[in-house]
Amino acid sequence: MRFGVVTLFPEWVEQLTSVGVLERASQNGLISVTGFNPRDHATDNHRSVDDRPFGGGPGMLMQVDTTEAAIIKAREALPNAPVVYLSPQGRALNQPLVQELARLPELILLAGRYEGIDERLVDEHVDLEVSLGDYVLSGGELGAMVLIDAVSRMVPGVLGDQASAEQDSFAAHWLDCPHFTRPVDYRGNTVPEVLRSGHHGRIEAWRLQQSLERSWDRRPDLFERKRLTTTELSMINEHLSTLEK
Ligand SMILES: COc1ccccc1CNc1ccc(C(N)=O)cn1
Repeated sequence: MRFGVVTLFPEWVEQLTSVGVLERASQNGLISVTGFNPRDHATDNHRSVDDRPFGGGPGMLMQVDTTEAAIIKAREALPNAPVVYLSPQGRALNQPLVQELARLPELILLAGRYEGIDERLVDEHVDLEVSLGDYVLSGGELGAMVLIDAVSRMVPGVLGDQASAEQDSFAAHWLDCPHFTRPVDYRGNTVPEVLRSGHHGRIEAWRLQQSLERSWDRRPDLFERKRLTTTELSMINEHLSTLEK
């Protein structure tokens, strides 16, 4: 999967493929990240890339012509890519949207700086606005990098063990279960017996039970729009009966 990022800091976002899982994926040709810098299209001798907002008010906006020139360059390089604009006004990024985006062969991410971009550029070039959450950052680059990481994990072959992509808790909608590794006894706290039983059926059931209990205790909102299986229902009822005691 090919990612294009329109950003004033291309060297920063291109660092994504120099560490860890994404480095290997990039070396294996499974993903690529290319920056497109509006500053490369600046013509004035100050190479300015921002401009003043009509109507006054604090802050600047990204300049229309240099930003659009970079978007056009990105669209020429990635002709089949939808353009995703990272902004606090966007659709909340979640695992279902990540999985939707992972089906694309290429994607262009527009990382705004300052107070964002001119609305006419959004109307002309943006296919989807996406928000990481309800907070304001200095730019869209961190959002672009988070999105690239989450989407890349869904690209076949990027994660050594494809099962771990599916098992990721949000891939299965619930919060993740607790995890344990050596030593068996850590400061008097031991690993739950079931995980060392070698009984995979019981281990899987224990993990689902733990995920459900954590989800119930920490994120009850996850139960609002989810239909539970009979197994999940009985596990939650068991948990509730222990809470009521
Ligand atoms: C004032 O900044 C902007 C205003 C408008 C657009 C982009 C920016 C760049 N900053 C961003 C970007 C995304 C998110 C998010 N929540 O996804 C947070 N901040």
